[in-house]
Amino acid sequence: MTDLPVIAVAGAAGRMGQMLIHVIRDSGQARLGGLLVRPGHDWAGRDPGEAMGGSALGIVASDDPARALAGADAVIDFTSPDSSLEFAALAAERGFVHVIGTTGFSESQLAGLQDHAQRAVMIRAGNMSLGVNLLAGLVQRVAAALDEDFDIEVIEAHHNRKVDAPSGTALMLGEAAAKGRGVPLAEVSDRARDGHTGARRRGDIGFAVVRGGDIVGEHDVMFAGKGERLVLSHVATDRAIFARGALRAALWGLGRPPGEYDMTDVLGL
Ligand SMILES: NC(=O)C1=CN([C@@H]2O[C@H](COP(=O)(O)OP(=O)(O)OC[C@H]3O[C@@H](n4cnc5c(N)ncnc54)[C@H](OP(=O)(O)O)[C@@H]3O)[C@@H](O)[C@H]2O)C=CC1
Ligand SMILES: O=C(O)C1=N[C@H](C(=O)O)C[C@H](O)C1
Repeated sequence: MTDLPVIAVAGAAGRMGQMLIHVIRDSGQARLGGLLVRPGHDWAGRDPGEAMGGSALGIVASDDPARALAGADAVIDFTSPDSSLEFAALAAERGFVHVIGTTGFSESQLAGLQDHAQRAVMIRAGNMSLGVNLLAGLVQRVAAALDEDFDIEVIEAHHNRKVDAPSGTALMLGEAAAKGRGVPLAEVSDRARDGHTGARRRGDIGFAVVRGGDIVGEHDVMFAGKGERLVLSHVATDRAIFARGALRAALWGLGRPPGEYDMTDVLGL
């Protein structure tokens, strides 16, 4: 028990944080370490087991990153872009493996993460599930096989509490499609359609966003041609798929050289 790696959870009170607590505890592969919550959160200074509807965890949550993450071999972080950047700096200083599931980073925040990853193992993916990472490979292959007579559209749907759009997964799938086509996504991405937009530009990769209810995460990549459409889809029905992927990433990262990795590295895809 004691020689199991210690994994801390940043954003422990969130939807993914609570799922991670269950998945890590039940895994038998790691020991749940610190639980970091947002400054001033009412879990700070308390064992959150009962608040989660179960028995005590034997761990007191903290809103102090230095304290909550002390002694962790790896930290799994599903929080917000600003917070993940802060924890990446701490990972670079302390040397823990940093698994980042957070989405919605700006280009300058991504550059900041890249900088910190020179000094620690950072594994980041807009989607930690096996299915979506396999889907990205398929999207790349199909995009490479079909020419621009096929319009590519990425359609995503999520719950009504999601704060970023398009989703990290949609952007990942858009990147895969652009890679298949051999073009930078930034040059062909069409993310804003409203009003008199004019006709679709040939070769663009479009994004459409749905928000509602408790949808866990659904993604379609449509290749729309003349007389036929090909649609590749992934539907998540349980957040445990992301948490299991993140735990697998944390364990994979232990002992690796510093650098930025993603789930294709972890899954060997
Ligand atoms: N890569 C993947 O596979 C997946 C990625 N995600 C991404 O993960 C992120 C979180 O998603 P989700 O769990 O649904 O969101 P939630 O809002 O439910 O959880 C985020 C948690 O982080 C907390 N938090 C924010 N800032 C800090 C901080 N500085 N220190 C400690 N805790 C902090 C929030 O606290 P409070 O609410 O009190 O502010 C909240 O409890 C999103 O970016 C989402 O897109 C989600 C699922 C899968
Ligand atoms: O916020 C979410 O919930 C999810 N976020 C990720 C994303 O932005 O793609 C992954 C998953 O779809 C759930």
